[in-house]
Amino acid sequence: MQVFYGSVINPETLTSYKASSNALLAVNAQGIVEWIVHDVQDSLIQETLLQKGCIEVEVIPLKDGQFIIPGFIDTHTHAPQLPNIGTGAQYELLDWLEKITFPMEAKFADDKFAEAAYPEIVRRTINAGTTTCCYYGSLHLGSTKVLADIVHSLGQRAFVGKCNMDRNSPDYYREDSPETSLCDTQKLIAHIHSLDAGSSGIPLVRPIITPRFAISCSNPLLTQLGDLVSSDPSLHIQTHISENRSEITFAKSLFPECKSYAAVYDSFRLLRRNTILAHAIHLEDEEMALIKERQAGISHCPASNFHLNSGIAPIGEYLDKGIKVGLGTDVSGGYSPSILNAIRNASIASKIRAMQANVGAKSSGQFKNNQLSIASLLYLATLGGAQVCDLEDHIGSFGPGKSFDALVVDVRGVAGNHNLWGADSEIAGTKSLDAMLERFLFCGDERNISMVYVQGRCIGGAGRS
Ligand SMILES: O=c1[nH]c(=O)c2nc[nH]c2[nH]1
Ligand SMILES: [Zn+2]
Repeated sequence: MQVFYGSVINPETLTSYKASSNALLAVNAQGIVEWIVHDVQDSLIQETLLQKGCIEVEVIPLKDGQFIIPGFIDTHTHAPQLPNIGTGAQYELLDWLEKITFPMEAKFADDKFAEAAYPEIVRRTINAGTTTCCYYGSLHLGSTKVLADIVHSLGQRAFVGKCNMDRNSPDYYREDSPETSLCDTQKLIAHIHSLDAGSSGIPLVRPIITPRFAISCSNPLLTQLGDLVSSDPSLHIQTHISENRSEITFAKSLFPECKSYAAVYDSFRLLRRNTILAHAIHLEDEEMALIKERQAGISHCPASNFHLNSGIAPIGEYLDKGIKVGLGTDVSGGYSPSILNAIRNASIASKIRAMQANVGAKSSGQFKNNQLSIASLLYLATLGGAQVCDLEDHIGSFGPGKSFDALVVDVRGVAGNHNLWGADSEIAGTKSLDAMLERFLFCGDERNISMVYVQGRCIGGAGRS
C-alpha cells in the first residue's frame, strides 16, 4: 500500500474539480486507488489510517508546492512523426502529408530505424505527463510491433495501431492490398495481446484499429475492417475526420453514396462508442447528431489545427450537445508532444471562437462561444480523454476502484529547476492550490512534473531517481 498525504486536485465535471490541500490517498499493490479522505489535519493522519485498517504504512508526504493530479490522456498522436516536429507549417494537410509526413513515416519500414527512434519518442511523452496515449504507428507491422514493445516495457498505458492505407498515397508508402492490410492488422492485434498475456485486469497496452482516414482506405479495406471490429466490440478504432476543407471535398467525392464524412465511417460500422475521431473541425449538424448517437468521441487537436491552418473546432458546441471530447497533441501536425501545449492551444482556440461570435450576443449554450475555464481544460486533458477512450471507469480521475495514473506536480520545479513561483513564498492553502494549477497549466513543463505514475508504478518524471 502507498499512502500519499498532501494536495490533490481531482477533476469532477466540465465545470468543477475538487482541490484539497491535505488529502490522504491510498493506492493498493495492484495500483488501484483504495480510498481518499479529504481535509485530514496533520495530527489526525494516524487516526485516519487506523480507521481505514492501515497499520504500519509509510506515508509519502508531498512537499510545499507539490500536488497530485490525474495523468494526462493524449487521445491522438503519431509516433513516427515525432522526428518531424516543428517543420512543414507552410503546408496544409494534403500537401503536408505528401511532402513532409509520408517520407518520414516510410523510414519506419526498417525495424532498426524504429528501434532507434521509438524509445526516445515514448520516453518524451511519458515525461511530458502522458499516462495514457493513443498512438498511430506507421503502416508497417514490424515497426509498430516495436512501438508496442517499447511502450509496454516503459510501462505507459496506451493504444497502439498500425495505419491501414491502401490508396491515395505514393507507391512507396501504401499497402499492397486490403488483404495485406487486414492480415498485418490481425498479426499486430495478436502480438499486442501476447504482451500482457496472463496478467489480470485490463492490459496497459491495447491494439486499436487505425484506418488512417477515409481517403486512404478503399471500400474493400473498410468493409474488412468493419467485419473485424464487429467480431470484437472491445476493439478500439481511431481515425481522422473533417480536418481540412480540401480533404472533406476529396473524401466525399470518393464515397458519393454517403451523406457526409461521418456517414462514411458509419456505413462501414466503424463509428461506435470506442471510436476516436481526430480533429472534427468542420462537422455538419447531421454529423454531430450521428456522432453523439453512436457515442463516438472527438480528439480536439488545437495546436495541429492552427499549425496546418485547418481551422478552429467548435468544441463548446460539442460539449453542449454532450459529445465526448478529449485533447490530442497530433504530433507532428502539432509541434509538441505535451498535453500542456494542447491545453494552452485549446484555451486560445476557445477564446478566438468567443471573440468571433457576435459581440454582445447571448450564447445559446453553456459552452458554445465561451472560453474554456481552467476546470474545463483540466477535464478535457484527463476525464474527458478517458471518456473518449471509453475508459472513464478506470482512469481520468481518482476514486475508489480506479487506477492510480497520476502526476506529482512541483510548481517550484524539481530541484528548484523552473520555479513557477519565483520568490513568493506564499504557497499554502486551497486558494493558492487553484492558482498553482493555473500557473502549471499555462507556464509549466516537464521540469515541473516530478513523478509520473501508471497503475501505481512510477514510470517517469524529472524527480524519479
Ligand atoms: O493531422 C493529420 N495527420 C496525419 O498524419 C493525417 N493522416 C490523415 N489525416 C491526417 N491528419
Ligand atoms: Zn493525426
